Amino acid sequence: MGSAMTDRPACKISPSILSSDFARLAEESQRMLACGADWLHVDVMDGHFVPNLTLGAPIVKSLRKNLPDAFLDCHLMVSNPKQWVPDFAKAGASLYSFHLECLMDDGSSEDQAKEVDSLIDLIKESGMKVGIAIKPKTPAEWVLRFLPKLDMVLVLTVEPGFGGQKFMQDVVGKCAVVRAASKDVDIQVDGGLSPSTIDAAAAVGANVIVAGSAIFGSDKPQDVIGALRKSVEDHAAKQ
Ligand SMILES: O=C(CO)[C@H](O)[C@H](O)COP(=O)(O)O
Ligand SMILES: [Fe+2]
Repeated sequence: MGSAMTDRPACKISPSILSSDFARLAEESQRMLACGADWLHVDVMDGHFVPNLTLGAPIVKSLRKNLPDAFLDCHLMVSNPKQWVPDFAKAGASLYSFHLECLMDDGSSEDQAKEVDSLIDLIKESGMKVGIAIKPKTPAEWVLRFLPKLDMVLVLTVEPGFGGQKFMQDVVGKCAVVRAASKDVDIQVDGGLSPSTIDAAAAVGANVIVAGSAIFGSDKPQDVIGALRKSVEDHAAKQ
């Protein structure tokens, strides 16, 4: 659904719980929602697709139990995204974003595109929203053929694997390519977003903003969330 004054889909701020105190996950998540967060970003890493291990479906299940109404925005940095669809659906994930690179190393391969299509269908049939994530070196053009079936495109603005990395400004232009092809799809940016980097992403059509270290590292997370939202809404109003 678009925001009141623009055609662009509504702004959503999605704090990455990767930067929270994992021993107090439910409280930290509640705190973010109370500070104005729209979604909670859940970074799932398998130690294979990326050189780090985080959490899996059992933690999502616990979060869902504690936060029955929260939108759990799950970013799957795993080598075999198909394997985890049933577990995450059962656990209560709201959105399942998988990496295109797991299934595609050639943007013109029809066989690879069929695999991607069938994974999209599986995720939707399981009752979750679906997103495709792309690493910094993956061309935005590769996702365009899938847009009619997608809820979201996730543009990584760091190499995936760790929080607290530097925002890669040269990558963010990919949002403009996706936004030119769809007014309606959610475009998420993830990695190194803060009040000082947000304008570059908001200016090219991003409307779902992930931030981990900038929000959890602040003693006024509500101000950081407010500043991110203001930038997105101001740029959307100019379109
Ligand atoms: O997907 C991710 C890393 O792979 C994280 O969501 C991302 O890095 C958020 O953390 P920060 O805002 O600190 O960069
Ligand atoms: Fe992420």
